[in-house]
Amino acid sequence: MISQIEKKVEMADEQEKKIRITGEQEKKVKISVDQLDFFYDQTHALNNVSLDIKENEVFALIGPSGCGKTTFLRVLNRMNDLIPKTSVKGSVRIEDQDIFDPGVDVVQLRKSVGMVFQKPNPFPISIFDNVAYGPRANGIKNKEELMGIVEESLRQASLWDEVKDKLSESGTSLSGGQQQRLCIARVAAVKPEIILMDEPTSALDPLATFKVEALINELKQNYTVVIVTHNMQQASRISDKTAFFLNGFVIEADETNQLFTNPKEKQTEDYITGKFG
Ligand SMILES: Nc1ncnc2c1ncn2[C@@H]1O[C@H](COP(=O)(O)OP(=O)(O)OP(=O)(O)O)[C@@H](O)[C@H]1O
Repeated sequence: MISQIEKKVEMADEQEKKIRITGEQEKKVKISVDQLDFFYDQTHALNNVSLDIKENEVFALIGPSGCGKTTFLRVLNRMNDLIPKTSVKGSVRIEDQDIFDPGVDVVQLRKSVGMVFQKPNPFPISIFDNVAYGPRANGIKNKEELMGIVEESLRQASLWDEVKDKLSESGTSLSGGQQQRLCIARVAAVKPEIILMDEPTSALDPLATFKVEALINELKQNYTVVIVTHNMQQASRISDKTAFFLNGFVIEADETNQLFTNPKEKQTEDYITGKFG
C-alpha cells in the first residue's frame, strides 16, 4: 500500500517536472534582433547582431568599454534616433512589431520599453510626483487612482516601506540607492513590458547594489529586463542569459552559467578570465 502511494507521489512529481520543463520551453521570445548594424556617422558600432531575448528573463550585456553594449540597449527603444547622423540596418521585433517600421509610435514604444540609467536621475519634485509623472502624462488625473499606482510602483521597486511616510519630500533628498529604486518605480508606473538598465548600480555602494540586484531578480516576474553591466559577478548573480560583445559583434550569447563556466569562444574565455578588458 505504502509503496503504491509512494509510486503515485513519484508519478505526480514526474508529471510536475514535465509541466515545468514544457513551461520553460514555451517561454515566448519577447525581443528578436536579426542582423542588426548600427552606425554613428562613419563609426560602425554594431555589426550583424542577432539575438533572441525571452520574456521574463534577465538578459545581461557584457564586454569591454566601447564594444557597443549601450548602443544596443538604446536601439531597443529607439533612443538613438535622437542622435544626428545615425543609421540602422537589420530588424528588431518586439513580439510581432518591427520597431523600425515607419508606422511605429515611438512615444508608445518608449512607454512599453522603459529605461533606467547609470546615474539615478530623479526629478527635483516630490517622491509622489516623481512616480505619478508618467501616469499623469498619460492622462490619469484621479487622485485615488494615482495614489494606487504610486503605492504599487514603489512596492514593486521595494521602496514603499522606506518612503511611505514622506511621499511629499523631494526625490533628490533620498540616498543614491533609494534614488535608483525611485527611478525604477517611475519606470514601473507606466507599466512597461521591458525594462532596459544601463549599469544601474555602478554609482551605488555595495549595500544599495545588493538591494537593486535583489529587486532586479523580482522584476523579472513581471518584466523582461535587459541590463548592461561591467561587473561580471553581477551578471552571473542576476541574469539568466548573457551576451558577450566585442568591437560591435556578439561573440557569444548563452545561458549565463554556461557562458561563465564553459564558454565556447576563446575571446569570451580570455575576457571573463581577465586577460583583457
Ligand atoms: N553619441 C555617439 N556619437 C558617436 N559615436 C558614439 C556615440 N556613442 C557611442 N559611440 C561610439 O560607438 C561605439 C560603441 O559605444 P557604446 O557606448 O555603445 O559602447 P559600450 O560598450 O556601452 O561602452 P562603455 O562600456 O564604455 O559604456 C564606440 O566606438 C563609441 O565611441
